[in-house]
Amino acid sequence: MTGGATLRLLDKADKEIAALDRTTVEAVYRFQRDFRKNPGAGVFHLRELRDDGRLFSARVDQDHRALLLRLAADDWLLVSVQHRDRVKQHADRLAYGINQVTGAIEYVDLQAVEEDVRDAPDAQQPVEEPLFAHYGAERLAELGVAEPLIPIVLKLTSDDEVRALAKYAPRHTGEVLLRLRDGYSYEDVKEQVTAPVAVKKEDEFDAEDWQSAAGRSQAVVITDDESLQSIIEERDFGRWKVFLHPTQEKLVRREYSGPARVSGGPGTGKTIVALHRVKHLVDRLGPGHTKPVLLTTFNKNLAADLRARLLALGGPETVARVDIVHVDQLATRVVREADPGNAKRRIDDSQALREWRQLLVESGENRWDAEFLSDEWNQVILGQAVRSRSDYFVVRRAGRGRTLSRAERAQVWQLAERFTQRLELKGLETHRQVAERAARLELDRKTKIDRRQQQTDERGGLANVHVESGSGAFLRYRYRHIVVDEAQDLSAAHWKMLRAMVPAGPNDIFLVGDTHQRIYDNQVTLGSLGINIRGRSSRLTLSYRTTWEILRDATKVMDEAAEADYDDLDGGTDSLKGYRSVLHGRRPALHRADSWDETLDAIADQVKAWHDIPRESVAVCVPTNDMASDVEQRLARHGITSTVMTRDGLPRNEGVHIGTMYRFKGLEYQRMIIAGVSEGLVPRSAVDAWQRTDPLRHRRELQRARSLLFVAATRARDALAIFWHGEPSRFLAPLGASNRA
Ligand SMILES: Nc1ncnc2c1ncn2[C@@H]1O[C@H](COP(=O)(O)OP(=O)(O)OP(=O)(O)O)[C@@H](O)[C@H]1O
Repeated sequence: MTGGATLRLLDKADKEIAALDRTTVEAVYRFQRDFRKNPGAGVFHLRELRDDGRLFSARVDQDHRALLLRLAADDWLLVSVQHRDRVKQHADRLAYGINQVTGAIEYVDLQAVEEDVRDAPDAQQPVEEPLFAHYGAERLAELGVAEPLIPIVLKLTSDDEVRALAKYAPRHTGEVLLRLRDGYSYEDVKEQVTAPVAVKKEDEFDAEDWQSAAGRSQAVVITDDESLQSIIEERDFGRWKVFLHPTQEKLVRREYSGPARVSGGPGTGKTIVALHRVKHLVDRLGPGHTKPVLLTTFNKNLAADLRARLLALGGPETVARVDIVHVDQLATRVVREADPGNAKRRIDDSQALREWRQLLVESGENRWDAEFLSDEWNQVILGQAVRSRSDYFVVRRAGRGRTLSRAERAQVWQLAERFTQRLELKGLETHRQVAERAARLELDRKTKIDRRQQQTDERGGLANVHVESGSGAFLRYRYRHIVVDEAQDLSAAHWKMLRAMVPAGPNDIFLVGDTHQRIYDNQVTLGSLGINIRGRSSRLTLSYRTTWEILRDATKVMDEAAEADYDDLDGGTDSLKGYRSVLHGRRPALHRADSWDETLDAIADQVKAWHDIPRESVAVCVPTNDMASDVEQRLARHGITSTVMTRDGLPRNEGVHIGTMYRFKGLEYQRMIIAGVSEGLVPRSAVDAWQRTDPLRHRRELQRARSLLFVAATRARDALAIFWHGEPSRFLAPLGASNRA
């Protein structure tokens, strides 16, 4: 054999390599480089371990051997790197094959599994009832459990043994067993874990076609000298770039006939999928210097994060073809383009609410409260683009709770006019106003483009068109593809603008989001905004971020709320069904304090106790800005550096990160503290005032407060500590928080 070869790496082999000593890891880097050039080189002592022509060993250094599956003549899959003595002693215990359910290649070192299971803490205990025996071998195989492991699986008796096995087992086997252990029924596991990755009946596969099987496996082609190195060196940070879960992979590569939506609980990799999707779309573009792909999200910090991650994933060539901008900035750009002299200052919803309050105080108006008016203005007047008093008299106010008489509508309209005049005079403009204007401008632009296109078609091509300046002849749609992250928080105006920016057609809009994490009051029905996602919606369920224990408690916070309260962005409902994690850790800790002052010291103590990780990996989340300042000051008193997050992100990435719950959207930390989770603060006391006067609004506000806590809790990777003082928040009741403790 001479000439080059394809070398792939199977998921989990990277972890095994990363655990080797430095010298051996360096030897593996050299090995992959040389092996790709010429697998037949004598230095490798390539040796067939079975006589099926599939499993081979190759020399990495004096003591180590690479184990490789030969997929085709010049196509190899690296499955393990082991000490040569182990290979010699246990070669007959290496099992490999194509899983009959998932169609993916699996490799298991049965010796390593047995040793680890035997060493599991509980394995020494007297034998209890085996956990999975009652399913029987056949049914476990039907779930896709790796067949060589089934005899061991049938004997497992404790959680520690299950986890020990999951560490070495093929990924899907681990997912199935852990889910069964979580108490889910056989049928549920089949539906939620197996079905999404099973090869469909109609797509029968050739059990001997190992190259196609590699395409269904979590395996990555090692393309250059750096690629293996970056997987190994960047550890968990680097893995998302190469090892997509099969359910994620499918969404990235699928051909969609129109707009598509991906939902899923926190940490299921929606952002990762969005990033890979962008790369996939860019890879299919012809060469060019334009930016035909838009990647957008809710705020500035998240957009900056997307840019950094896309750069890590696709390099500067990918980023060069993508416009990465947060949605309000995009709207601002559109409005500026139409009105370059506009120098108004942008304000957000909370600043606008303050303006409403001042307006009411200054005008001595006490029939209406500022929050109601602000919502009415945002959701009805701006949200539905109501331009005149007569339109306002007839507009539908669905979902707004209390009804308004004609006389009341006249009052509200008058106040809304005064409010806009006030903003005008002060040189202010809300993001919602800008979004609404941008949507209108983009719709006009789209109408011009379509009209011109129609004329061109009618006249038989561009050559015959008489070009009028400003008529739209030079206009083009701004983008070919739009990808949206954090979709649950975009408003109707944002969607209208985005819809008008891309021609309707295959792969036009791809959006990811989770309505359980909606923390701004923007409920939309995409279908009515021209974005038809019917039949193109999918859900991710496996969390890569949070441990099972954190996820379970966070989900309990949501459980209390009726499932039906969470929409699917299109008039239906969404759920967290099947949401799971294969990571394990400690249960979130609940701490009661007598006062906020006492909590502040307790926070400092908790941060000190977490001295084993960098301060930047710890975050403290609180309900209000004032409380964030309190935490910063108290930590400083304890000699702990910290940084408070602002609307524009972190002033500096130094020390513990502190912020209000809103600021943590889309972020993640190794360990989190959520403090001040007390009645009156979470939800804030004003919310209950709606209970009698506007029950619908009351319900919405509670839902939003619940979602905020849910978002905050699910930012934690492996540890979460929750503090309250006074009465614990009602949302903590399902977690067992009470003052009687
Ligand atoms: N296939 C994967 N392999 C390894 N890590 C992954 C994979 N998919 C996601 N992750 C990791 O899981 C974490 C969460 O991913 P991501 O931020 O995409 O989730 P999300 O669904 O967008 O979360 P949220 O809704 O909470 O914002 C990240 O640290 C990411 O790197």
